[in-house]
Amino acid sequence: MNIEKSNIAKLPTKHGNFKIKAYKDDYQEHLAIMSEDFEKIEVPYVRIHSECLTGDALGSLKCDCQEQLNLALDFIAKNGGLVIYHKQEGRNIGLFNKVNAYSLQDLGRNTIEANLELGFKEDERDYSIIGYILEDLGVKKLKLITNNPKKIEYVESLGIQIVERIPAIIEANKYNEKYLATKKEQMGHLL
Ligand SMILES: Nc1nc2c(ncn2[C@@H]2O[C@H](COP(=O)(O)OP(=O)(O)OP(=O)(O)O)[C@@H](O)[C@H]2O)c(=O)[nH]1
Ligand SMILES: [Zn+2]
Repeated sequence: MNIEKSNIAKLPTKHGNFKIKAYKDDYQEHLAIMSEDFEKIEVPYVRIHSECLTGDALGSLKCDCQEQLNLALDFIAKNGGLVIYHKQEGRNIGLFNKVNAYSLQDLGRNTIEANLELGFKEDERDYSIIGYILEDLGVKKLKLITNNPKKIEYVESLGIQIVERIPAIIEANKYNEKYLATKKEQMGHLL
C-alpha cells in the first residue's frame, strides 16, 4: 500500500490544543490528533476512532460515536496522547451503504443483519493504516481507550503492549439501546 504523510500542524479546538498529521493510503485519508506534549509521553493514551459522519458531525443519537469522540478529545487534551481518526465510515462500508443499512434498520433489522443483507460482513474495517501511524509516531506501548475486542487484538498483533484499557462507555438512549445491545451480545463489545 502506498502511504503519504503530511507535515504536522497546530489545531486549537474547544477540547484543547492539539497537533495534527494526516495520512493518505490507497483508499482514505486519516488523521492523527496529538496532544501538544505527545513526544514527551512514554506511554500515551490512544483512541482509534472510526469515522461516523452522522454521529460525529450531525449528532445522531443512533450510535455513541460523537460522545465517544468528545470524551476522547477531552481526555487526550488533559492526559496526553493521541486520537487516530480512522476514516472508515460505517465500519468501512461507506456513507452511502450505511444510509441503506439504516433504512433496513428502520424496517427492524439490527446493525449486523442490515450489513449482511447488503452483502457486507458485519464489520469491514481494516486496521493496517493504524499500525503504520503508530509506528510512524514511535508508539511502542499505549493505554487504549476502547470497548472493542477487535481493536485490542489488532494492537496486540503489532507487538505493541497495551498497558491499560480504558472503557469508552456512553449512557444509552432510546434510539441507540438496541444498537448497543447488539454490539454487546453479538459483537463481543466490552459494554
Ligand atoms: N454499517 C454500520 N456502521 C455503523 C452503524 N452504526 C455505527 N456504525 C459505524 O461503526 C463505527 C463505530 O463503531 P462502534 O461499534 O461504535 O465502535 P468501535 O469503534 O467498534 O469500538 P469502540 O472503540 O469501543 O468505540 C463507525 O464507523 C460508525 O460509522 C450501523 O448501524 N451500520
Ligand atoms: Zn456513529
